[in-house]
Amino acid sequence: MGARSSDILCDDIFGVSPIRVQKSGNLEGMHVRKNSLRDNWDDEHGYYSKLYQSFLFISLSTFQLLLYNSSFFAFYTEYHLGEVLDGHYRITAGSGKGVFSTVVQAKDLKAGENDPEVAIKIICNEKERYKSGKREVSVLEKLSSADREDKRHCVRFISSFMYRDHLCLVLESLHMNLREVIKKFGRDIGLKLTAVRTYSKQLFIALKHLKDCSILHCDIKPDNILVNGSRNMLKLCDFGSALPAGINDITPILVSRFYRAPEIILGLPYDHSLDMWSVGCCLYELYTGKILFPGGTNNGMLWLHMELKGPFPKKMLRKGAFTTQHFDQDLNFHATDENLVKKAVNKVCMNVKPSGVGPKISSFPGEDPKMLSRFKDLLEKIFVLDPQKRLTVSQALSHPFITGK
Ligand SMILES: Nc1ncnc2c1ncn2[C@@H]1O[C@H](COP(=O)(O)OP(=O)(O)OP(=O)(O)O)[C@@H](O)[C@H]1O
Repeated sequence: MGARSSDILCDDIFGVSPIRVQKSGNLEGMHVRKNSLRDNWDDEHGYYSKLYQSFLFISLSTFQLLLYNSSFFAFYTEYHLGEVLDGHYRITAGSGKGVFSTVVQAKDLKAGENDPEVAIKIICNEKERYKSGKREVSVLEKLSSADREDKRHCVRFISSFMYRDHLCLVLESLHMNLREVIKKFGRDIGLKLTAVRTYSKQLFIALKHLKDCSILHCDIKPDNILVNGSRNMLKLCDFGSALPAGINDITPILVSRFYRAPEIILGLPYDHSLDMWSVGCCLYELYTGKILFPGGTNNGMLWLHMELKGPFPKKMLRKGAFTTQHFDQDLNFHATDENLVKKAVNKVCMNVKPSGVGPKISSFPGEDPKMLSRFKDLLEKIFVLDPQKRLTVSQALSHPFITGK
């Protein structure tokens, strides 16, 4: 049906060629990623670190156990396998953990002959999270109702209910997220280009759907892209940060940092092109197994953007609400990021020579050179610093890397 069967692919294309494993055998990227990801979660602007979260979880669970004797649905959710939620869904397994939610697999006891497997996102019991959970429900409803045939690669919304003061979202059940896919099947050095191409096309279809529905996802990253069991079909998930297009509340912390477009960091108006930037970062990561912009701060991110693409257009800098945090009055970059200062990156560095994406992408024996050069061209056009000149989703869908023509 629709997206589920539109790209029947042999399993092999989602593997990694043995030659690539040999070539990059030191797994250097794996080390970088582990450190960098922890850093990304523990954002300077208020995300909880996993450690803090676990500590809170343990303390609060114990506290609640003492308080309510048998209660286990604390601020951070714990669940029992076999527990039936809302008299309707029996929990069969854990599935994932976000910063403010727990996702479990469950069996729909009223499904009859239909597929009984669902995923339930249990939002943590806190006022702000409840509100953002309700917003996520309305975004999911809009996306699902505008895609009756299930062809647009956004996770299907089934229903929602309250359970012990927790908002629970019932979603179609998928298999694993792309971060896990890269780790398991790309062995930290990336996936085959044919697989990246299939995933690219599906991600662009999802972006097109978002555009048609006037929604900005605002948190696209490998963790928020799920694949089915045979890994030939992906879907965008986690619409908890999504915004209606055109709202434009300027904030420097929208989108997870590594995937954050420069216009967000500079405080410029933003639109659908911010999601295109994040998708570009994901595609690079899928092919190389490495994070393209692992900046420790927004200032570090801007430096990495300029290393890749050269100086920002002055016109763009002049309009940014946060430009003065990163540039002096002559619009020369001012490095404040600890790592840049340690590395003695010049305070004034407008002459930075861009490397471009091409040299960062190795060609591997067995990859079609024409397809690879088209992939590089696609990324180069996505990573345009000026959001108004960045590749649009319609241009992406008709790019030769996607169409093969
Ligand atoms: N429909 C689903 N099927 C299977 N697994 C899922 C599903 N939805 C989410 N997950 C798993 O749970 C994880 C967390 O989900 P999600 O990103 O929606 O939660 P979150 O609390 O909004 O996350 P965060 O705020 O940390 O980005 C995902 O990365 C994925 O591994």
